Amino acid sequence: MTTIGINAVSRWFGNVVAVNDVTMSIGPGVTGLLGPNGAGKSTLINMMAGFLAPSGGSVTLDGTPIWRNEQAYREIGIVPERESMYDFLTAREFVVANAELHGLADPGAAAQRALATVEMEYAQDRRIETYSKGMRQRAKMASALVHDPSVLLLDEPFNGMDPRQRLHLMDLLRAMGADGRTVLFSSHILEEVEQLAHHIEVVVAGRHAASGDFRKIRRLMTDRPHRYLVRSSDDRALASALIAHGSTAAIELDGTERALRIQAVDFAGFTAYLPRIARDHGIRLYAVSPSDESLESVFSYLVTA
Ligand SMILES: Nc1ncnc2c1ncn2[C@@H]1O[C@H](COP(=O)(O)OP(=O)(O)OP(=O)(O)O)[C@@H](O)[C@H]1O
Repeated sequence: MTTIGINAVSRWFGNVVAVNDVTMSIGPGVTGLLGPNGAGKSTLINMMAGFLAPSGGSVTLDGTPIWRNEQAYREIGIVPERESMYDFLTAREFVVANAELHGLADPGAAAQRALATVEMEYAQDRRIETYSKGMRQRAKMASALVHDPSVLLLDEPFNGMDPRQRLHLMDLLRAMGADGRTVLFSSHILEEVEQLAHHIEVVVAGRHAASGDFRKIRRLMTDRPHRYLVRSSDDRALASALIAHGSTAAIELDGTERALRIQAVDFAGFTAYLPRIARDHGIRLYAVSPSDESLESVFSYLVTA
């Protein structure tokens, strides 16, 4: 049972604050680290892996600081985001080299075990440069697992994978979590995290925005005020019917777009009552599109919630 503690951690690069006073605790099982691009996920993962020192606060493994702690490195495996690998090596050579760096007694056997875990034995003697993105990801994974770590950190592991590879990796991570390992993966895609992790940590612009059960946080995200662009057969009549209904926060007639800009109070309510109101007033709906669905806006809502 291994727990990573992130205690009032900040990290800055020059005058860029990448991580700002974050406190969280990552225990056994699978945890999703969710946040838009540039939120600070990689910086956090690099500090958990012992690649980067925090500028303030401490990152610990079962209470002991990770930075410059050789013992902690033996417990941690990391699958970094970057693509570059030693492409001229075969996967087997690459994984064996990592086993040797860890000083394992039998690097060959350890590499074989790790390559079998990720089902890469069939291609282990081919050079990495001939691999697909998913195969490269699995080679990186084998290298991260070669010393049988109790913590596995993965930075955007699903990037560029096709659906089949994605499912395969998800199964593998689930199995590792069920096995009692502490598995943390980062992603900027909500659905990806939803499929794999019950527990999530959300970071936005370097700050810790939310923590806990995925469903609860998802509800927070979907219950936030939503903005829509709506086109109909009679925008004015629809606007007045919506105002009379009383559950719409704001409506604007957009002359140039020839549409209504509507701010709804909640997502589920609006999508239920809009078609009803239109039907009751004999108005036809031509288009209903969310106008603030960027992840950035969803996450920003969480930060101010
Ligand atoms: N070595 C560095 N030097 C300068 N700025 C950096 C460095 N590493 C990260 N940053 C900055 O810190 C912020 C957080 O970056 P980070 O890579 O941790 O975010 P991220 O959530 O992993 O994003 P992405 O999903 O795009 O990789 C960004 O503004 C980034 O430009």
